[in-house]
Amino acid sequence: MSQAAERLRLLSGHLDRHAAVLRAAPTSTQTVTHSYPHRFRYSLDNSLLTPEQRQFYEENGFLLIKNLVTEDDVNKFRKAFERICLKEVSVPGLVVMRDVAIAKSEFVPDQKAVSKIQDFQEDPELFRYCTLPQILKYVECFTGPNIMAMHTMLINKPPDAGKKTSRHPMHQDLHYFPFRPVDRIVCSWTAMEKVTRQNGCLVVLPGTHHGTLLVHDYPEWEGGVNKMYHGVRDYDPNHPRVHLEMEKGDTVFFHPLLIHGSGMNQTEGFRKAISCHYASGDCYYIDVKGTTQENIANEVKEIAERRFDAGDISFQDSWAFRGRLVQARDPEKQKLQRRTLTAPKGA
Ligand SMILES: CCCCCCCCCCCCCC(=O)SCCNC(=O)CCNC(=O)[C@H](O)C(C)(C)COP(=O)(O)OP(=O)(O)OC[C@H]1O[C@@H](n2cnc3c(N)ncnc32)[C@H](O)[C@@H]1OP(=O)(O)O
Ligand SMILES: Nc1ncnc2c1ncn2[C@@H]1O[C@H](COP(=O)(O)OP(=O)(O)OP(=O)(O)O)[C@@H](O)[C@H]1O
Ligand SMILES: O=C(O)CCC(=O)C(=O)O
Ligand SMILES: [Fe+2]
Ligand SMILES: [Mg+2]
Repeated sequence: MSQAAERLRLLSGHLDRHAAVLRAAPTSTQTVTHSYPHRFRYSLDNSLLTPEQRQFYEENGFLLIKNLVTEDDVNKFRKAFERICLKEVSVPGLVVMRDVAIAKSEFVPDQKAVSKIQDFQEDPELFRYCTLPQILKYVECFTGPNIMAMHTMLINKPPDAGKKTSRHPMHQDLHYFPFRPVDRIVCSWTAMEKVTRQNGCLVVLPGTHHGTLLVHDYPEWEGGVNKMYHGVRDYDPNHPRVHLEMEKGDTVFFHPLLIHGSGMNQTEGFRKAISCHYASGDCYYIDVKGTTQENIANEVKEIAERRFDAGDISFQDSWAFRGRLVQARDPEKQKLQRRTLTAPKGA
């Protein structure tokens, strides 16, 4: 067995112990229909949301819940992040990103230069965020009772280095996801400190989740753009924008088609937030070939193959590695089926 094949085998064996992943796509996704009660499309019947909250999500594509994560938990997540930055712990599969402006400068003040970590599913303390009961209660209103944590991030938006690279262009998260149905996916994003327009809070275009997935590409920004920070090519610049200013522990849940971004961090501090994208365990993978997602699929594939030194990792596989089951109505009866891994070249 080649070295690459062996790595992939170890990796998938490792993951077998952890969780099931989304089912493979039905052969024809066209034939899959999902019917929703006429009035509600984006949320499921539940006893948690008030009628006003449910209606708000249906209309706007996001819902802000104040003070959902305790100060104590947020402090623990900050500590866990700090230990990763200080290299006191090393977490398998973790991706550490530096801001493009800082990465290219000569002076890199070590731990301070980290702008984002992704894929912390193997860090027990940080991953605890994705399993917090008070978060899952809300998530269930959108995904249903079988819940996969598909993507994890801790964003440490740096003070802008003067090139506006700390901005995150307006985008729809669905651009990155080869699974559906879209309405059974939701993001939770928790402020780890007070976030304001000044330090680059989230900016959303309410109601844009009613639209379709738009073409995304790198924005033409003079100061440079961070790797994979694609933005929506054309969105209505006159669409009303809402700046989501939040207190530490406040959490916003939002739909993967909601157009959002974040502005420059014009303060001296690093603006921190922790987030997880959840999907129903009943979701399935789709092939994005020939769709607007092909550009990001190729980038992810390239990075994944480099990272694992493996020959052929599909876009879907790169997601199957990361997904973790966090809640199931009846785990024993879960039919979640591992997606078959593509055999690496030369295996
Ligand atoms: C499994 C794979 C992951 C898939 C992720 C799915 C995303 C899903 C998201 C879901 C929704 C969320 C939406 C989202 O969040 S989208 C954002 C998600 N972004 C990523 O996942 C990026 C992951 N990062 C990496 O792969 C590496 O850190 C990169 C490749 C960026 C650097 O690699 P490495 O650390 O090894 O660096 P190096 O020292 O060898 O430098 C190599 C070159 O790269 C330059 N450089 C350095 N930093 C950056 C930067 N930030 N932007 C641009 N370029 C950068 C550097 O100057 C040098 O250039 P040059 O001097 O040669 O010209
Ligand atoms: N030229 C641009 N093209 C595309 N998106 C942009 C552009 N400028 C800003 N954005 C995006 O708009 C959102 C808000 O960013 P920005 O930092 O400009 O905040 P702002 O709301 O305009 O506040 P301020 O007036 O304080 O600058 C972010 O998602 C940012 O990435
Ligand atoms: O700046 C932020 O925290 C938002 C980032 C974001 O939307 C994303 O990574 O998908
Ligand atoms: Fe996003
Ligand atoms: Mg502006």
